[in-house]
Amino acid sequence: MKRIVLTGGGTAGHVTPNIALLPALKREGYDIHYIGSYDGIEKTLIEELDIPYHGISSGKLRRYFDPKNFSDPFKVMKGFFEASALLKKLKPDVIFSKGGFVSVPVVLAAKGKKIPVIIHESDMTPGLANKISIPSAKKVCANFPETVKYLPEGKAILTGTPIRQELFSGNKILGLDFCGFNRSKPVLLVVGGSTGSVVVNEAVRGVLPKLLEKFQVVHLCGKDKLDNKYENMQGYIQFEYIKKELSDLLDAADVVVSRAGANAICELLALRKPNILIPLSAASSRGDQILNAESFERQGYSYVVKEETLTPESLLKAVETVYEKRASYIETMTESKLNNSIETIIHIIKEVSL
Ligand SMILES: CC(=O)N[C@H]1[C@@H](OP(=O)(O)OP(=O)(O)OC[C@H]2O[C@@H](n3ccc(=O)[nH]c3=O)[C@H](O)[C@@H]2O)O[C@H](CO)[C@@H](O)[C@@H]1O
Repeated sequence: MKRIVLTGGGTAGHVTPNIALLPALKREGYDIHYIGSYDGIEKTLIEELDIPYHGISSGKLRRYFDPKNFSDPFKVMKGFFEASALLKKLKPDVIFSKGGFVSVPVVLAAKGKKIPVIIHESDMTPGLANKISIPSAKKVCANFPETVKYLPEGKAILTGTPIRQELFSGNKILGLDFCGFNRSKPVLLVVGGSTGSVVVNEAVRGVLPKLLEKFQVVHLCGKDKLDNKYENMQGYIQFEYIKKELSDLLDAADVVVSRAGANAICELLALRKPNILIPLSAASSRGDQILNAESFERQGYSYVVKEETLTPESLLKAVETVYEKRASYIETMTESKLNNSIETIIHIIKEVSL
């Protein structure tokens, strides 16, 4: 039996594509293990799926000053030795890395042991963790065609992003019931990425009474970002993070307001959900979400509101516009030639682990 180690974490966007591959990997008979950090979101999400989970120390590598820059490199080194020991014990045939800082020591340790590594890059330009890891990889899967030019020739393969299949079998009625919503008013789903977004939360809450005249609003606002001021507001419900009911909420949603994380937007496209994207600003990131959002806007899949112009009023206008033009957004999204990236990636994994 072939053994695969999956790695990736820090935020859910570095874990959900790995989760999407699990059913196909099981079908192909792989013995699956996961290496993540001791306490990251990957631990919670993977352990409940009954996949053997192995924790290592993880530190963030930054391009800016932070007092933790003195301690984090030691954590990365510790993570490297822990990952080496784990790989010596597990002897996997292949590693699949979805990136995030925890994946760096795993990939570097795999290189030392000559275990083939496949990396997946969801964003248009590779993040720092993947940049460090790419020289050690045999293949690099890309989500956007534009990414291929940033990757070494011979390693890059355009695959798209693996999407959890359960998201396609949501049930609108279950979603409405889960929120305690009625059947008559349209539903606006707000998602501030897997960690929630203060900027998005403030804009939505700033215009709630107006939004609630036309919509029922389900708000995934992120860990520790619930606001009990709004607890008993008719037609508004907030959650920190949703796991298995997400498919039902997406099916119930007529319009979605979302950050422009690569997985989130690919899911919205695959599900043909009219959407407004609010990309994370260049001031607080490397600008990957802006590129993701601009690409989707160019192709007619999304309406983009940049943080610089985001106000409760501009958000309301965007939601009303997209709701009005929802049929045309759905039509354009339906024309998109999405590949089933799960099968393509499984094929690459099988080839590399021969
Ligand atoms: C702040 C940050 O670093 N953001 C990055 C992070 O975003 P982030 O971790 O938010 O990743 P994405 O938006 O790509 O994906 C979020 C995932 O979480 C899921 N989800 C979300 C909320 C919820 O309640 N339940 C749930 O299951 C979504 O369905 C999706 O599968 O990784 C992405 C992929 O590399 C990048 O594009 C983002 O720039």
